Amino acid sequence: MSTPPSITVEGLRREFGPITALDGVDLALDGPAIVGIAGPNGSGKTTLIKCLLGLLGPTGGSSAIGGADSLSLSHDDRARIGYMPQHEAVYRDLTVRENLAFFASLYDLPDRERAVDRALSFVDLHERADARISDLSGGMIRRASLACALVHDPDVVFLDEPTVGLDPKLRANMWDAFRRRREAGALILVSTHYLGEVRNCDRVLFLRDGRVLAFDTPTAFLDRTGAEDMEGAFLALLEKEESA
Ligand SMILES: Nc1ncnc2c1ncn2[C@@H]1O[C@H](COP(=O)(O)OP(=O)(O)OP(=O)(O)O)[C@@H](O)[C@H]1O
Repeated sequence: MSTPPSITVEGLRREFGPITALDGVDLALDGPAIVGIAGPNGSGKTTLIKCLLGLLGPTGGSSAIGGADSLSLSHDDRARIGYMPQHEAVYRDLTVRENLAFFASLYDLPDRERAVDRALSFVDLHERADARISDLSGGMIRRASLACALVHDPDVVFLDEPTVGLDPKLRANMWDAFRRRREAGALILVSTHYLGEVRNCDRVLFLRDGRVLAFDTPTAFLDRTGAEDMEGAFLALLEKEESA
């Protein structure tokens, strides 16, 4: 895999009528790495991901992937990007394999069948490959969605709350999968509101009310705040900001 494209965000703003979802976000990322986007409900995590992907236009500022503005990503730029949305984005009346074949067909892949098999192995769904999505458990559907996001072997991957609703073992398996992608050279952005999970990330962006509260490594957060876990670190940072 080649070096993943860098991500830059400058003064990014997004308003929805009277609501300010992003309030001047600045960020520079390059990989391979796992970067957590954490923060409470409504802090702007999904809006940030959608702006980065060019699915939402900003009301101010800009963002770019590999130097290309998010709003003008070419087909080739997009072929390097994977996206797992927060809500189920697979076809329920198709099987896992058929979903993967469909997503693979959107890209100019040299060997589609191999890509589908590789994605099935990656999420350990070979045994249920020919089951319809509607017949799978919630955890299996999340894994099928992850496989669809990765079938074209992207080197920058956006995962919006991928572990929501999964049991602890499946969550641990998913984090293992993210680490394997990073080891293969990918830059992975993962949003979560399970603050305990961000301990698995190389760096964590804490958002609050659409602003960057802090951006650092988990160890640095724990050292800085003296907290025992990431939840404690986030609360300490919030308190510090409020008292300032
Ligand atoms: N299409 C929209 N129309 C109006 N308001 C929106 C829209 N999308 C997001 N918002 C608002 O923008 C703010 C940020 O929402 P966003 O979904 O980005 O937060 P989040 O951190 O991803 O939340 P969650 O953890 O609940 O998924 C919220 O106040 C939300 O209500």
